Amino acid sequence: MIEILHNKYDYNAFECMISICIYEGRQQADFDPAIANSSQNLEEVPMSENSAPTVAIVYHSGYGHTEVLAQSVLKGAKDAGVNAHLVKADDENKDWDLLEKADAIIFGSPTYMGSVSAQFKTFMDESSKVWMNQGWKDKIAAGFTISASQSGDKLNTLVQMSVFAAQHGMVWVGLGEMPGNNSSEGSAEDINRIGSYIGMMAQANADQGADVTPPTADHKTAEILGARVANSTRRWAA
Ligand SMILES: Cc1cc2nc3c(=O)[nH]c(=O)nc-3n(C[C@H](O)[C@H](O)[C@H](O)COP(=O)(O)O)c2cc1C
Repeated sequence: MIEILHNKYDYNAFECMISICIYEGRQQADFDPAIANSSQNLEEVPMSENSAPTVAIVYHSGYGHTEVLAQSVLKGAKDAGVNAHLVKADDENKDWDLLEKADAIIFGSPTYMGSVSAQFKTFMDESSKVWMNQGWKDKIAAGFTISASQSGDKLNTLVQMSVFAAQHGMVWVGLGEMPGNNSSEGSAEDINRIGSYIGMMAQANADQGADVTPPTADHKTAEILGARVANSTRRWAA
């Protein structure tokens, strides 16, 4: 496996290596992001920063939990070798130009009352001006959400985002991970511990701040989403 890793041109082998780590035991400890996302390996890939695809992560966060997740998605994407940027959905001066030029847009919102937050929905409605001309058509799209309950109706939030992406003519990419924490040998340390396919789900205890929760497993899963979108976009844009 080490030999595979050192084959710096083989992205498929690189992704395969991550998958093998995850499937063997499904424990977070088995997934070594220091190796899997090593920018040292990726820096050797013959690709200039400017020619790499661009991924934008548009998110809203009321109390910081979605924001720290967005940072993990950003890390995963950057470590996978693309240009990546955070955009606050509720920023009145947000960079619509960046979104227009991006090859992929990842949507992030907390689940509030079983759906995206009002601020994120405002962003969705604002984007109708882009929708008129299908300005985001054929860009890659993906989504992540967080809530206090294990379910908390997070699925509805991700479905909302995927329908939104479809209206824009975007190409939706799911998480691409088998569910964790669903067997006698599983644990809350597992990657994809909430067991979502359509996008990335995280859970944050309602009585703790974003410096404590969501737990590390969710941050690692968020990194995987960022890397998956980065690698999918690279293939799509080729
Ligand atoms: C207005 C509001 C509505 C919420 N609705 C839900 C919900 O439907 N399901 C759930 O599990 N948690 C719900 N929560 C908890 C949040 O999803 C959770 O605290 C999340 O981590 C907040 O993310 P943020 O810090 O990025 O705003 C709600 C919180 C607020 C403030």
